[in-house]
Amino acid sequence: MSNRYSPARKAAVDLLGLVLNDAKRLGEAASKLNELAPADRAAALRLAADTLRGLERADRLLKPHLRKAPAGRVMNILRLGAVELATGGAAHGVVNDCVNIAAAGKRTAGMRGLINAVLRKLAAEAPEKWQVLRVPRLPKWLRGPLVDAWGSDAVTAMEAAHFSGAPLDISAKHDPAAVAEALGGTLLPTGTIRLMDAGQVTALPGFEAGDWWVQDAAAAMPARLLGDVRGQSVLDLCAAPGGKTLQLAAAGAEVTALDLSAARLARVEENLSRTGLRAKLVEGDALEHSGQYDAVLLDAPCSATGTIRRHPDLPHIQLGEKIGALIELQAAMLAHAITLVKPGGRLVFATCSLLPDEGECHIEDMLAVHPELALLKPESAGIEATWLAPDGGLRLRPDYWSDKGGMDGFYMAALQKA
Ligand SMILES: C[S@@+](CC[C@H](N)C(=O)[O-])C[C@H]1O[C@@H](n2cnc3c(N)ncnc32)[C@H](O)[C@@H]1O
Repeated sequence: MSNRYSPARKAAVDLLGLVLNDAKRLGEAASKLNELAPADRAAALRLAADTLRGLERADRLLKPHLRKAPAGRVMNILRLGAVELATGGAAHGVVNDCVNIAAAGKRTAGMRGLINAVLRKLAAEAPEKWQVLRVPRLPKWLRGPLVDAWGSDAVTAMEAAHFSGAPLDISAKHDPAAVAEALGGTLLPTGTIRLMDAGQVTALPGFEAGDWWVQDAAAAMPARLLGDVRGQSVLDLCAAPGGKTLQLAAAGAEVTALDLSAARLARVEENLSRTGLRAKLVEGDALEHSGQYDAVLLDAPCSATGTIRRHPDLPHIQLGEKIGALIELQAAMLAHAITLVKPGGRLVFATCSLLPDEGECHIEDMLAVHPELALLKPESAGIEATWLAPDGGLRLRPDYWSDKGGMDGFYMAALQKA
C-alpha cells in the first residue's frame, strides 16, 4: 500500500476539524487552502461540504462499528470516508487515503488500523444503508425555534432542501432570456437563471464580459421589491459583496453602496468593474450614515440560516447568543435606515434568515411605532401566493420550488414613508 493520499481529501479533513472542532465557518477555513491547486481546493471544499451535509448519516453508519467515538480528527477522517463510500466513492482509493491521512499525523497514526477496519466494513454496507437513513436533521438549537415558527412538516421539508444542496443561480445585467440561452440554463419565473450542473463559474460564457453575476433566486428579490428605480437615488446600506448593488445599478439607479468592511467593499468594487456597472462606494457604519434617498435597501447582517443549502457548516456552529446581538443590530439599523428615506420614498428590509425574530418581528415592531410607514404589497414577476407572509411581507423558504431546486430562505418587506 502506498503512503500517499489525495491533497484534496487531506485538506477536507482539515476543514472538517476547523468547522466541527474550532467552530470556524467553512469559507473562512478555506482561506487557509491557498497553497492547493485550484482544482484540489474546489474538491476539498466539495468533500467537506458533502460530509457536513451528511454528517448525521455518517455518524449513524459509523456508530455500530465504534465502541466509543474516537478523538476529533480520527472521527472526521472516518466521517469523510463514510460519506464518500456511501455515495459512490471508489472503495480502494477512499480507504487507502483515509488510512494514509491518519498515518501522516502523530496523534492519529496509532488509529490507522481502526480506520482501515471500520472503513473496509463500510465499503460493503454503506451505499445500501445510506439510502434508508433519515434525512439529516438540524441541530436542536435551530430546529426548536424553526418548528415553533413553521411547524415540523415544514422543517422536515427544509431539511430535505438543505440535504439536496443548491444549484447555481445567476442574475443577468440586461437580458435574462439571452443569458439563459447562452448558458443552457433555465429562466425561472422571477427572472433568475438557474444552472443545475454548472462546473467552474469563471469558465462560463459571459463571466469575463460581466454579463451576469451569481445570486440566489431568493436573494434577487429584495432589490426587485423596490420597484422602478430608474434615475432614483438608492442607498444600499449593507452592500457587500454587492449582488443587490449590481441589480440596482443595472436597473438604472444612482446607487450608493455602503458597507462596514473595507475588504468586503473591495469585492463590490471588483464586481462593479467586471460588470461595467457604477455605484458610489462608501466604507462606513450604517448606523452613522446620513443623507436622504429616494429608496433605501437594508439587507441586514443576520444568522444566514436561510443559506444552509449552500453553507452546510452553519448548523454545526452554535450561533446561540450571537443571534440575540444580531437581532438588536438589525432593529437599530432598521430604525436608522428609515430616517434616511425621503418623504414618499421606499425602504426594503431583508434578512436571509429563517427565524421570524430576524424578519417578520422587526417589521411588526416598526409599524407599531411609526404610523407614517405603510407596508407595500410585494410586487414583482413570479411571486407566488404562498410566499406572501400574513404580515404583508414576503417569506421565502428553502423548501419552496422544491421541484425546481429550491431557493434560499429570506424575509423581506417594502415600506413607504408618508
Ligand atoms: C447580508 S450581508 C449583505 C449582502 C449584500 N447586500 C449582497 O447582496 O451582496 C451583510 C453585510 O453587512 C455588513 N455590515 C455589518 N455591520 C454593518 C454596519 N454596522 N454598517 C454597515 N455594514 C455592515 C457586512 O460587512 C456584510 O457585508
